[in-house]
Amino acid sequence: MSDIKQKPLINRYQTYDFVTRGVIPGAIDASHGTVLYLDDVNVSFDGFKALNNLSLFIDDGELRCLIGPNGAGKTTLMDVITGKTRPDSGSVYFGQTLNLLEMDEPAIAQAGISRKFQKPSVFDNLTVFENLELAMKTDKGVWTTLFAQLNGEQLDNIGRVLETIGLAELYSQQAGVLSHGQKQWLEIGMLLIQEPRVMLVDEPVAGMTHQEIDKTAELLLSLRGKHSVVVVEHDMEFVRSIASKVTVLHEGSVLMEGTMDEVQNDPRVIQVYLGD
Ligand SMILES: Nc1ncnc2c1ncn2[C@@H]1O[C@H](COP(=O)(O)OP(=O)(O)OP(=O)(O)O)[C@@H](O)[C@H]1O
Repeated sequence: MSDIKQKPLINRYQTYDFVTRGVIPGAIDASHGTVLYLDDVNVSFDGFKALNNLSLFIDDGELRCLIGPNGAGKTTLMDVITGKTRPDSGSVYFGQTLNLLEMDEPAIAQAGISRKFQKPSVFDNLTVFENLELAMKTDKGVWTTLFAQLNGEQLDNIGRVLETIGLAELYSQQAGVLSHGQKQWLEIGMLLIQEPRVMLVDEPVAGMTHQEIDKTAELLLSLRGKHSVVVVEHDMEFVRSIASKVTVLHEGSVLMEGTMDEVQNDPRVIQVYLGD
């Protein structure tokens, strides 16, 4: 057993530890600048092509926006990256060496790819601090976690995340009394506390006030360089405020990529998405 722990089983998996079922920290190879590679990915549901020869590359540390009309394949794409949906063909790599198609959902999450769904799912009866504490140690039960002593480093981590999400002053508030926007930031914090390399964020500003939208833009922009963040969003004003690069999906393929100005002035994009 200890032998296995020390030696990677096969070269191809050298970043993956089968004993802990996790990736050795820092072992994602993004030395070429790309952290996620999707190449020629196809997904069919009963003959309907939800993803159609889709290729997409996400740079290490970039903030990318993904837009497209309803049914374009945005959710399916997220499902493929996180292991929820298996493509019929194509390849999906995390860094240069980690084949995500050979890993299950928990292993992919543990390897450093986190996902935030549209609706916040914080624990209303716990405080802001306790929600973060719980998210830090997902492998333990609620009560074990809340009664275990935090060490200095863990406390520092929670403090840093509280500052990043702008909830430091509300750390002892019950999450149930937070506004919708604050709950969304807390949930982003619950991802951040696990130090993901890649974060997939689904419609973060739906239902937010203008002020909350502005603060969310600031928060996501502050993550650049530290995490790669892929944001799926329909709110074009918000996308403009955060995006340096926008990918437009249409009928399961990438229609175009570019700056928001390039995208908004592209006749194909105007026809399929922005026209009305
Ligand atoms: N499990 C499934 N079974 C059958 N069809 C599905 C399934 N999941 C998605 N689809 C279909 O695949 C297509 C792509 O759906 P997907 O949810 O990925 O689009 P989307 O871009 O996320 O749309 P929206 O903006 O409305 O969320 C849609 O036509 C959808 O009906």
